[in-house]
Amino acid sequence: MELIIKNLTKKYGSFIALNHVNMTFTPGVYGILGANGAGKSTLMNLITDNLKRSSGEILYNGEDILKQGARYRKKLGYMPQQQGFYEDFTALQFLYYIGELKGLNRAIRHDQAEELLEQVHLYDVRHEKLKSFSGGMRQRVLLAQALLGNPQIIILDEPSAGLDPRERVHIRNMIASLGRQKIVLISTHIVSDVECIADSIILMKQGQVIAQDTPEALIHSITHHVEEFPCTKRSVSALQKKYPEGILVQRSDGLHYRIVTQEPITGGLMIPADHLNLEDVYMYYVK
Ligand SMILES: Nc1ncnc2c1ncn2[C@@H]1O[C@H](COP(=O)(O)OP(=O)(O)OP(=O)(O)O)[C@@H](O)[C@H]1O
Repeated sequence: MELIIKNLTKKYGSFIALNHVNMTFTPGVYGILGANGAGKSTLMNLITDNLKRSSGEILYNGEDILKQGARYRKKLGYMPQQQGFYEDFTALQFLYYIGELKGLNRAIRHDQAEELLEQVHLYDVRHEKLKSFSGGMRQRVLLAQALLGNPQIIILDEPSAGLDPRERVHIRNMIASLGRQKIVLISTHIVSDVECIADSIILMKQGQVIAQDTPEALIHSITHHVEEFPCTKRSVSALQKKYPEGILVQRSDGLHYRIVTQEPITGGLMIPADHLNLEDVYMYYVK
């Protein structure tokens, strides 16, 4: 199974939101990271065939998705960012309804709806109306509906927004196991959504892919660009003035001010590679 994006460009009028993007996806979890406006949603909407591209190709198993039409859309599961809900539906009714839209027969959609609500820990409240659900519960309903029909390509837009820490871990594990057999794309600007589960990270900026690799390789690539300055709560303000994008971290030996620099490090303590993380990678490439 392979999804290939070739020279994909999307213009809104004269504004280029996506600029000659190339990507290849096989089963696995892909984290697409970028600041607001980087082009992530535009990319997702082109892959889900909700938006008309300006030029380029999107090939699923060698054939353009536009030629495959409904055949392709049946292979897709899409979890959008939270939006209008069917407030008077129960969770189960909502999943039955989406299953019907996806063309699943009654028996399958009933079985899958119950099973998926169980998987996202909402089985006990399956008969309750969505209007009574919290943000995190709604998020899990949206994930469950995306998985109806056993899609091969799963597209998740900020899947863990609003989840409490326990559910976040559970959903993350669920997504990681989906990635063993399916193509899972997660679009987010929240690094923690993907840091432990992505096989590959794609960093986007102003409509272009600026880096793509495994999390390990990306972390390795910034080894000489992260440094820390030991400080106190008092002395930190001078550092904050000099490096406004740094962060304060608490270590066993006291406070440190951590910065990510484009230049090789400038006099602070170099951080060993095993203490670097994807947040640093994001700061280095995207900021
Ligand atoms: N319908 C539209 N008309 C004009 N410009 C648009 C339209 N949709 C998006 N854009 C612009 O295209 C760029 C990319 O937007 P997009 O929503 O794809 O970014 P994003 O990475 O998903 O951002 P976010 O993290 O905020 O969701 C932005 O500059 C946005 O203003």
